[in-house]
Amino acid sequence: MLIIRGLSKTYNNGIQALQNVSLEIEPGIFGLLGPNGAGKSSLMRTLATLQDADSGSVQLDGVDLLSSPQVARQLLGYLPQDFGVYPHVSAEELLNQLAVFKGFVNPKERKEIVSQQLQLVNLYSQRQQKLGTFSGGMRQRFGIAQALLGSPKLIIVDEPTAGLDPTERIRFQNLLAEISQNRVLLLSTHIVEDVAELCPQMAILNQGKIVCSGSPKLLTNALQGKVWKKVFDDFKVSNSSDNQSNNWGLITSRMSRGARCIRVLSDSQPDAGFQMTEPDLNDVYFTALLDQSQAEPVTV
Ligand SMILES: Nc1ncnc2c1ncn2[C@@H]1O[C@H](COP(=O)(O)OP(=O)(O)OP(=O)(O)O)[C@@H](O)[C@H]1O
Repeated sequence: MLIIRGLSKTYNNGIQALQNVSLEIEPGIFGLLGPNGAGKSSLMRTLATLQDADSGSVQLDGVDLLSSPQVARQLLGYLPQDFGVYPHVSAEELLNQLAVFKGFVNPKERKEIVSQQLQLVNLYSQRQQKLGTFSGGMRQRFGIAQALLGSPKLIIVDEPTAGLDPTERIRFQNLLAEISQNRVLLLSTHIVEDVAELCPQMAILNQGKIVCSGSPKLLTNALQGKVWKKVFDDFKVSNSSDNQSNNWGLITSRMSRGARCIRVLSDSQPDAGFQMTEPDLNDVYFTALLDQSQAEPVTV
């Protein structure tokens, strides 16, 4: 289990990227959602022991990761947001070299491990191909292969599906699900659907603070009976109604097939034009970001 307590980080430019972040994370995929600049990568880099926190602690199965970074690095694998590769080196060569850094000194054992990882991520037949010729999806799968070296108990994956086409995205999601058995896999993303499809547990980070955490299903159920939808055929009417919809607790206002559809949060029907609708994780996400006034994060 991964236990994060009171993690805070302020950069030299005065930006408070993390403010008293606390989370308890069980094995399986944990989704960390948040808008651009929320502090997701700052949290990922801190957990990966690549930057120091100002205060707080992180324990993985009883090991304090921040005070023993050398030990921590044996326990974790990390796929950063901008995973750079050497373009003129083959997948097999680079993975072999990274395995050396990870402490696999026996060449026979190393060759076996490298082959296993390449098979797992479905890149074995392209193992001699130069990394510079890999597609985005192949590169991300290679990133997972290197993160898995040494069978880490914690895998940190920072915004891995951005830029992947639908086929590669599904392939990558399946890979994450497969490798998350018996270990903590922390998935940082701003794609709500990735979390809805993959994660039994999640948190939303905004302006460095956890604003909500729990099971996506329970967080969504908590909005049952409170989300109302109205479709405006006339764009002008809908524009002028936006001001009014702010009074109703506007969640989203979006154009769909030439009409504007608004979703609002309300304990009762705002007016006769609204229909109650099934809440989804997007409603949870936008509601959590709107509700900055809450002193305590919502935990379900
Ligand atoms: N090395 C740094 N020095 C100073 N400020 C930083 C540094 N890294 C990040 N920040 C700032 O800290 C805040 C959080 O950034 P961070 O990259 O952690 O957010 P994020 O949620 O990962 O964003 P994105 O989704 O856009 O990648 C931002 O305001 C960012 O500008």
